[in-house]
Amino acid sequence: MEGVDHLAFERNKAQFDVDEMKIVWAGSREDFELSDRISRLVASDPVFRKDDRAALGRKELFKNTLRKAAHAWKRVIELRLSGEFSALEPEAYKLRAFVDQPAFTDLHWGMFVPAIQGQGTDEQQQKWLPLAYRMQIIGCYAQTELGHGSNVQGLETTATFDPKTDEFVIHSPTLTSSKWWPGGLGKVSTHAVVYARLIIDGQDYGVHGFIVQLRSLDDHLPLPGITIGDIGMKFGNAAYNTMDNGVLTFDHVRIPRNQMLMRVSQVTREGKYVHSNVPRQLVYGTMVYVRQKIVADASVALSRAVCIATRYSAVRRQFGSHNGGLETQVIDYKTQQSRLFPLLASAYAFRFVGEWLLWLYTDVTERLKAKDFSTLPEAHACTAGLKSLTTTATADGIEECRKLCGGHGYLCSSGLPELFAVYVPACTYEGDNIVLLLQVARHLVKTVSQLSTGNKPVGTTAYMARLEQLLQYHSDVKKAEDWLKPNVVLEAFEARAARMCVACAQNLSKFSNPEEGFQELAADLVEAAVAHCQLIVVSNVYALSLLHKHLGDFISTGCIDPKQGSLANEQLRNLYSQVRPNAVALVDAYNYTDHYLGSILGRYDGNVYPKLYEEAWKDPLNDSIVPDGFKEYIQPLLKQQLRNARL
Ligand SMILES: CCCCCCCC/C=C\CCCC(=O)SCCNC(=O)CCNC(=O)[C@H](O)C(C)(C)COP(=O)(O)OP(=O)(O)OC[C@H]1O[C@@H](n2cnc3c(N)ncnc32)[C@H](O)[C@@H]1OP(=O)(O)O
Ligand SMILES: Cc1cc2nc3c(=O)[nH]c(=O)nc-3n(C[C@H](O)[C@H](O)[C@H](O)COP(=O)(O)OP(=O)(O)OC[C@H]3O[C@@H](n4cnc5c(N)ncnc54)[C@H](O)[C@@H]3O)c2cc1C
Repeated sequence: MEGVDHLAFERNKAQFDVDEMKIVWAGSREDFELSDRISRLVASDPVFRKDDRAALGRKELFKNTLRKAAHAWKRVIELRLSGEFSALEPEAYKLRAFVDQPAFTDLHWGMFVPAIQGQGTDEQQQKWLPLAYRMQIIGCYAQTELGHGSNVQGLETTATFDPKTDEFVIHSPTLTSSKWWPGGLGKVSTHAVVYARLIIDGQDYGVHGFIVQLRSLDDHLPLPGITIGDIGMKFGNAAYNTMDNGVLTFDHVRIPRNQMLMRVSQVTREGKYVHSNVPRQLVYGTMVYVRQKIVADASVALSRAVCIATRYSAVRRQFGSHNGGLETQVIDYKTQQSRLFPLLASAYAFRFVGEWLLWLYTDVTERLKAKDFSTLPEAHACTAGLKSLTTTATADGIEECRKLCGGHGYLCSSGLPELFAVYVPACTYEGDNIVLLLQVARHLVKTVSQLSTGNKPVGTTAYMARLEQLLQYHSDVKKAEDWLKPNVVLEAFEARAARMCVACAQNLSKFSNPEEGFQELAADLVEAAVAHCQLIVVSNVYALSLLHKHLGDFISTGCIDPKQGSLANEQLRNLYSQVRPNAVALVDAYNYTDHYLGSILGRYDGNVYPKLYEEAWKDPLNDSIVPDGFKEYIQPLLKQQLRNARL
C-alpha cells in the first residue's frame, strides 16, 4: 500500500543511531547535508529521470545525456553549489551526483583537468585551467591506442619537434596508433591531453603529454588533420553507451611547443630536452589520482547494490510457513547472510580505506611539491593495488547482489543489471586489474630483496620488518571469540602476506633471468599482491569474512590450523547474528533516495510487489495485446500446423 513503510519492523530493530551513521558514511555533517540536498534536487527534477534509459536508442540516449550534463552544470551554478574554481573536486562530484551516469564531464573534470594540474607548468595552468573550469573548453584524456593500453611505453602516436616553426607535429603513424577508448572524445571534447612519443632530431624521448585542440570552438567540426568519432556500442543497453568513447587519428597536426605539458620535462626553443631530476613516472600522475578516486567509487557502487539486496532480502519471504503463518524472510537464511553481510561490510570497508587512500594521495602530492619522492613507490603500489582489489570485489559483489534477489534481480526495474553493466569496466579502465597487481608484486619483491641491505620497509610494507617473527608465527587462537581481537586478526593477515611474498621472492631467486622468473611466477605474484592489499584493507577496517574466504592461504602458509579456521567461521556466524537486526538500518545510513537507487526491489518503503506489477505494464511490448509480428510470422505457422494435424 502507498505510504506504508513495509520495512518499519526492520528499522525498529536497529541498535545504533542511523542519523549518526549517515554522517559517518558521508564523511562529515557538511558533506551529508550537501549530498542530501543534491540527491533530493535531482530526484525532484524531471530532467534527471532515469526510468527511460532502457527504451532509448543510442542517439537519443546520448542526446539525453548531453541535456542532463548541461542542465546539471546550470543547476550547480544557479544553486551556487560551485565553490571557488580552485576547489576542483566538489565541482566534479556535484556534476556526477546530478548526472549519475557515465558522461563526458567525468573525464573533463576527472582526468583532463587533473592532468594539466599535475603535469602543466604554472604558466600552462594559468592559461588552460580557467578555460576548463568555466567549461569554455571540454577536455578528455587521450592515452590508450588501438594497439596499446596497458603498455604505456608502447604507445605509437608521435610528437616530433620542428625547430623551424617552434611546433610539435602530432601524427598517427600506424592504424594501431589510433587513439581508442578515451571517454568524451568521440563526439564532445574540443581538446585532449594526448600522450605521444616525444621525438627530437630523430631521438625518441618516450611518452609525454600534449594539449591538442581537436574541434573548432565555432562549429565543433574536427580541425584539419583530425579524424575523430565514436568507437561504437559497448556492453549493456544503456550502461556506458551514454559515454562517447572515441577513436582519434592525427595526420601531421601542428601544435605550439608550449602545449607540451612541461612540469616534469621540458623542450627548449633550441630543441634541447631537459629532464629535471624527477621520476619520469610523474607523467603517470593522473592515473594515480583517478585510481584513488575509483576506490571511493567502488564503495558507492557496492553500497548501492547491497542496499537493494538487503532491503529486498528483508521483504522477500520464501518457505518456512507453519499453520498458515508468514513464510521466512530470506534475510534470515544463514546462506543469504553469509553471501550478503560480507558485501555489506565490504562497502563500509572500502568507504573507509578510500578515505585513508585519499590521505595517502594528498600526502604524496604535498611531498612531490617539495621534491620529496620517497613515498611515490608506496603511493603507486597502494593506489594500483586497492583500485584492483576494490573494483574486482565490487563487480563480483554487484553480480552476487543480483543473485541474492532471485529472479526479480534480473529485471531492469531492480536496478542491478544496469548498475553491473555500468560498473564492470572499472576492472579494466585506469589499469587492467591484473597488470596493476603485478605492479604491486614488483614493489613487494623489491621490498623483500632490499631487507638484506638493511633497508627498513615503511608504510604499508612496514610489517616486512618483522619478517623473522612473521615467518615463525602461528596463531594462538583457542576459542571463537579470540578472533574478535584486532591484533589477532592483523597478525594472521600480516603473516599470510609476508609468507606469500617471501615464497615468491625465494622462487624468483632460482631464475637466472629475473624477468623470465617474474613472468613464470606471475600468477603466484598476483596472489601475494592480493594478500598484501587485503592486509591494507584489514589494517584499516575489517577481516573475518576475508579470512574465511581465503582460508586455504592461511592454512597452507601455516599461519593458522584447520581448527582455528573453523573457530573463525564460528565467530563469523556469531557476527552475522549481530549484524542481522541492524542490516536494514546499516543500508539506510547510505541515505540513497529511491531515484538514485533506481530499483523497485530497493525501495525505501519495501512496497515491492505492487510496484513490480505496475512497472511491468509500462513496457512497450505491452502497448498491444497481440505483439507486432505475430500475425505476420507465427499465426500462419500455427494455422498451417493445425491444417496439417486435421489431414
Ligand atoms: C569526477 C571525478 C571522476 C573520477 C573517476 C571517474 C571514473 C573515470 C572512468 C574512466 C576513466 C578511465 C581512464 C583510463 O582508462 S586512462 C588510461 C589508463 N591506462 C592505464 O592505467 C595504463 C596502465 N599501465 C601503466 O600504468 C603502466 O604502463 C605500467 C603498467 C605501470 C608500466 O609502466 P612502465 O612500463 O613505465 O613501468 P615499469 O613497469 O617498467 O616500472 C618502472 C618503474 O616505474 C614505477 N611506476 C610505474 N607506474 C608508476 C606510477 N603511476 N607512479 C609511480 N611509479 C610508477 C614502477 O613501480 C617501477 O619502479 P621501479 O622502482 O620498480 O623501477
Ligand atoms: C569504459 C572504458 C573507458 C576508458 N576510458 C579511457 C580514457 O578515458 N582514456 C584512455 O586513455 N583510456 C581509456 N580506456 C582504456 C583503458 O585504460 C584500457 O583498456 C586499460 O588500460 C586496459 O588496457 P588494454 O585494453 O590494453 O588491455 P590489455 O593489456 O590488452 O589486457 C588484455 C589482457 O592481457 C593481460 N595482460 C596485459 N599485459 C600483461 C602483462 N604484462 N602480464 C600479464 N597479463 C597481461 C591483461 O591482464 C588482460 O587480461 C577506457 C577503457 C574502458 C573499457
